[in-house]
Amino acid sequence: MLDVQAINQYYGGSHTLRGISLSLEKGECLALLGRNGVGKTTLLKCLMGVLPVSSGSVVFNGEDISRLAPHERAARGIAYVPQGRDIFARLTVEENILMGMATKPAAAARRIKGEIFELFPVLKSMLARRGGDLSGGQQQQLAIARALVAEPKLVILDEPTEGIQPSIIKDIAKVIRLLRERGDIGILLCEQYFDFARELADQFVVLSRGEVVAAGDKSQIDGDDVRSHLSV
Ligand SMILES: Nc1ncnc2c1ncn2[C@@H]1O[C@H](COP(=O)(O)OP(=O)(O)OP(=O)(O)O)[C@@H](O)[C@H]1O
Repeated sequence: MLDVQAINQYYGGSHTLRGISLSLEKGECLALLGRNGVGKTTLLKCLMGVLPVSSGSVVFNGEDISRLAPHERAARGIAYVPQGRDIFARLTVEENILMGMATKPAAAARRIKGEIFELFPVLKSMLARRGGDLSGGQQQQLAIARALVAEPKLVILDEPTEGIQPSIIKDIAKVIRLLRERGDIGILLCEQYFDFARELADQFVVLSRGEVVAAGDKSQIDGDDVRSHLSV
């Protein structure tokens, strides 16, 4: 469903992404791993169209989307949960979730389906709370819920465990596992922690200094090798 070929990107004179390729099938979870600053977020922004690429292509479900604007990519079924979550602090939880449906055509369609609260029971009791009053973990769950109500075909999660307490990390892992088991959605999970990703992903791509330094599926990937690229 997602085929990324030889992406290069520069911030001014700094060559940040160096010929990155990866592909992801429907129903799969791909973990994009790497330390701080290796270019993970930059790559995700290039996939979403928030940043332009200098060369290379992004093909989604057979269509070259490399030159499309972010909203056009979203309309094709790509949802992005940014690092830091970007919750609307002054809007309620319910309003934040409804924002995820902004591209849905009829106002009548803008009802939050019950399955969202099955995935995130904590949000149901907090619908009237302001997003900014939630804990970091609750905000992370809200950001994922907001992405899912758009009914995406591909969901991109940028470091969903960053700064989150362990009990909520487990809840987030459960949600990712459930989404994966559905089989109709692709998941691109960006992480610094191999142990979290290892439980969830089918495929692994490891970045270092803007380059792919290891890649493979669950059976091929060498945990020690991956960890050596992640430890400081
Ligand atoms: N807007 C920008 N202008 C110039 N350089 C940038 C910009 N954003 C990021 N960089 C640099 O590009 C490199 C890759 O950053 P990026 O945020 O993609 O890394 P990352 O792997 O996602 O790390 P993190 O986990 O900290 O987000 C870093 O060296 C960073 O300092």
